[in-house]
Amino acid sequence: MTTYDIALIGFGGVNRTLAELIATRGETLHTDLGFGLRVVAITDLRLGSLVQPEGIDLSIALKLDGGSETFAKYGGSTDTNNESVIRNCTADIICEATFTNPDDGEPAVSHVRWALESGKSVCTTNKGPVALRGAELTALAEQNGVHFEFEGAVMSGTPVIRLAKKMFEGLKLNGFEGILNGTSNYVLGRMEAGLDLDAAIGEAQDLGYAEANPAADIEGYDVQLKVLILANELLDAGIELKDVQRQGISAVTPENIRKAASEGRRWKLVGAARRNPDGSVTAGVSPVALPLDHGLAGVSGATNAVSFDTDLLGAVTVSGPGAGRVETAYALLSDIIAMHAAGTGVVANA
Ligand SMILES: NC(=O)c1ccc[n+]([C@@H]2O[C@H](COP(=O)([O-])OP(=O)(O)OC[C@H]3O[C@@H](n4cnc5c(N)ncnc54)[C@H](O)[C@@H]3O)[C@@H](O)[C@H]2O)c1
Ligand SMILES: N[C@@H](CCO)C(=O)O
Repeated sequence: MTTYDIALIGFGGVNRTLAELIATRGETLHTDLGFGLRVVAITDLRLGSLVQPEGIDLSIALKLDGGSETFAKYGGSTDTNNESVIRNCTADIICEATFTNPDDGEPAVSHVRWALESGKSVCTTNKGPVALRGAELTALAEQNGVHFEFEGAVMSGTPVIRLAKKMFEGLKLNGFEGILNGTSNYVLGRMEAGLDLDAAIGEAQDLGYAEANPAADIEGYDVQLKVLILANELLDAGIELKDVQRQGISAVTPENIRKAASEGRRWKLVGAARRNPDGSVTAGVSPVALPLDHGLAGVSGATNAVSFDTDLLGAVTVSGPGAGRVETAYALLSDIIAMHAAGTGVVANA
């Protein structure tokens, strides 16, 4: 039986849910996918670190919820020891799901770099390393003959990046526009239903959609990173964060929302990029009061959608969950499935 040993860096909503999936569906995964998964290391700011090459008992790890107990009680450490764990543990694959840092991507950029340098493949849902250091880390993965996969960085588990790369071959992509943040879309919907901004954000936090600092969602930083990822990965734009104009939804008032509704419009936070006639790419994120018959106006809750403008097919739209713990844990699983299918660069235990 092929078994991939994995390390979970960050043990919050997403990686904890991946651990739950492994604990509850391990056998099915093996039957359905042809490989098993074994967690050999976990690190988290609140829990410290635990490394057990023979496999961690996930029922114990999942009981730790950030209270007073740490991994030290189970033979681990109160420190994360991220560099040492990532470089020296026996994992084949590092699953990076720590906080997204929209300024410089750290410390996740270092986590990914340490893993790739030590010959381990990486899957991540963290937007920072992908948006801000994507090209460099992809090159590092290639140099080391391993994988760097990041489907969950945009639209959680809904296939967008791999789908477009694999299925749009032969098409010319002129641009895209989409709803790329589950929290702000959920919040706008709840405000339309009469909630105030803070109460709506609180609900999105409880549902596991929001960033650790929800201002990243509300002020458009999260969409800015996602637009940057899609523009560089799919349009080969070669742009930087400063090239993506950003405006969030904090200035959209209940009065704006009522007025738009009376005019047959609905506020949405729209991220977009377009190729100009000279080949350059213009990209940005801003709130827009869309007419109700616009394709994105009916996308509600934490659902996201992105519409690609192609030369031969016209608009091709992908819609699905944009956030959520289970949906995003699935993205990591889909990355591992892609690595397994590619066959090279990830060496499992026989
Ligand atoms: N939740 C979603 O819907 C979703 C969707 C797509 C992408 N993401 C991204 O996935 C990542 C994880 O999301 P989440 O919802 O699990 O967040 P979370 O806040 O629930 O968990 C993050 C965990 O990482 C830990 N952590 C932070 N810095 C660390 C460090 N240096 N070393 C070790 N542990 C560290 C924290 O203690 C926390 O437990 C984030 O980058 C987020 O942007 C989340
Ligand atoms: N906070 C993000 C998570 C997914 O990247 C959102 O609400 O869309």
